[in-house]
Parts: sequence; structure tokens; C-alpha cells
Amino acid sequence: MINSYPQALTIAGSDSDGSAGMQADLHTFFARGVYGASVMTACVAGNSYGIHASVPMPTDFIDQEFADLADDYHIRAAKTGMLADSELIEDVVKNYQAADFGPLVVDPVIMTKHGNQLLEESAFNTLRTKLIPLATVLTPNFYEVQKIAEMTIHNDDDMIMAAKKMQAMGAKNVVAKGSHADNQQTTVRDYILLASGEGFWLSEPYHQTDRVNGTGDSLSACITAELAKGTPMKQAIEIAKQFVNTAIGHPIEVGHKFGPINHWAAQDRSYN
Ligand SMILES: Nc1ncnc2c1ncn2[C@@H]1O[C@H](COP(=O)(O)OP(=O)(O)O)[C@@H](O)[C@H]1O
Ligand SMILES: Cc1ncc(COP(=O)(O)OP(=O)(O)O)c(N)n1
Repeated sequence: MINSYPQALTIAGSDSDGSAGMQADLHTFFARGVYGASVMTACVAGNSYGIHASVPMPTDFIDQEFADLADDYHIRAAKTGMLADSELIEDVVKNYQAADFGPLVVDPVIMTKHGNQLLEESAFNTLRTKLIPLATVLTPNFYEVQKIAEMTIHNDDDMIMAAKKMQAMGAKNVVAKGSHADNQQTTVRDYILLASGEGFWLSEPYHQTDRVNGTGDSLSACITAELAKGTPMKQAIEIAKQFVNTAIGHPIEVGHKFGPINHWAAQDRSYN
């Protein structure tokens, strides 16, 4: 019985307004009924207007965070978020490989949707060659798909080709998130390529709202939470897409500009 409750880990940056980063991951783990632990990699100061400062954690501190969790907790799935630079990526790779933390969801946080760069340009190669090969699931947004696959996406065929390229880099399953830049669109579509080779699109209604901070973090955290519970991969991804869509579709009034999504929307019976 000891340590039997599903436990998941976020290896990510702290975002002070709680809308994204580690805080969004922990909100999501809680909402999905999974215990959440955290390895803090960086701290970001920001609010609903934007990000204003950022500091990376020292790698010996990160090593200690991993060691303490490995000594005591039974982590069944983990995810990465903001890793800031090459040194941090290499440190996280070293620690993850030494631990037994289950499947790894890699959210390759490069840039927020408001244009804040959270990974140094010089770290792209380390991300491609060292972290992506460890990914059980890779969840790039539309911008990150193009950066990682080194191609411009014009249509569905391009997206499918980019997903195959990322799988060839070593990611077992790929969730390539589509664009939502057009506020006239009625749906949002992500392309999924599973380890089996099965590929399909997941579609949900588009919501016109400014309260979309942390959507990518929450999607990858929900997949992680489901994997920690033992949910099969395809179902975990489908649950995550619906979870995030419900959370975007029932916005809460927090912050003045680009606010957080509503992590408890899926549980609130008044929305059903
Ligand atoms: N306005 C929106 N309406 C509905 N779904 C959205 C909206 N914005 C983002 N999503 C969904 O949220 C998920 C996270 O995607 P995205 O916002 O692109 O990630 P990131 O936060 O990494 O940039 C995707 O499944 C995407 O389709
Ligand atoms: C500390 C920190 N990590 C990640 C993000 C970006 O979150 P993400 O969900 O990938 O993107 P947005 O939806 O917020 O653009 C962040 N802001 N802070």
C-alpha cells in the first residue's frame, strides 16, 4: 500500500502568476486526481501582461531535487517544461536517465504564445539530440513544430511530415499542436502520431478568449497525469485535448489581460 497513490512529476519553471509553467501543471495534476511533485528548473516573474524576468536554478540544486524525489516517492510519469538553456537540458537528461520515473512527456517550451523566448537559441541542438530521443510523448505547439522539424507548415500534409520527422528524431508519440492564430476559425486541430504508426487529427471547438495562458502546459500535464494512472496512450491524449478545451471554454476572471484557463471546469457540475 505504501506509495501506491498515482504520483506524477513536473520538471519545469515556476511562473509567478500561476497561469502557466509548474503551477499550471500542478493545477492539472490536482484536477486529474494525481499527486504532483515538482523539480523547479527556473523562476519566471510575470503576470497576465507578460513575462518580465527569469532566472535558472543552479544544477546542483536540481540534482538534489531529483535525488530527494527518487529516494522517497514513486513517480509513475514525468513531464518537462521550461528548461532555459543547454546546461539545464543536459542536467535534466542525466537525472531522468538515472531515475525510474516512468514515461516522459516532453513539452519543448521554446516560446510562449505572447512571444517570450523561454529557451536559449543555442540550446535547440541539445533539445533535438539529447531530450527528444527520451520523449515518450512530444507536445510541440505550432511554432515549435516548425522550429524542431525545420520546415514551414502550410497544410495538413506538411504537419504530418513534420510529425514523422520528430518521430524519426526519437520521440515515440507526437502531439503536434495546430495553429489557433485565426480568430475566425471554428475548430482547433492537433495532429497525433502514435508509436504504432497510427496518425489522426483531434479536433475541438475554437473559443475566442484571451484567457489561454498555460494551455500547452496543461495539455502535456494532463497526458502525464493520465499516464501516471495507467491510462492507455491514445485515450490519455484524447482526455487531455478535451480537458484543456473545457478549461478554455469556461474562462475565469483572473488578471487584467491574458489570463489563466479554468482548471476545475471539467469537474464543476454547473457547466455540464
Ligand atoms: N482559443 C482556443 N480555443 C480552443 N482550443 C485552444 C485555443 N487555444 C489553444 N487551444 C488548444 O490548447 C492546446 C494547447 O495548444 P497551444 O495553445 O498551441 O500550446 P502552447 O501553450 O504550447 O502554445 C491545443 O490542443 C490547442 O488546440
Ligand atoms: C515558467 C513557464 N513555463 C512555460 C510557460 C509557457 O507555457 P505554455 O503553456 O507552453 O504556453 P502559453 O500557453 O502560456 O503561451 C510559461 N509561460 N512559463
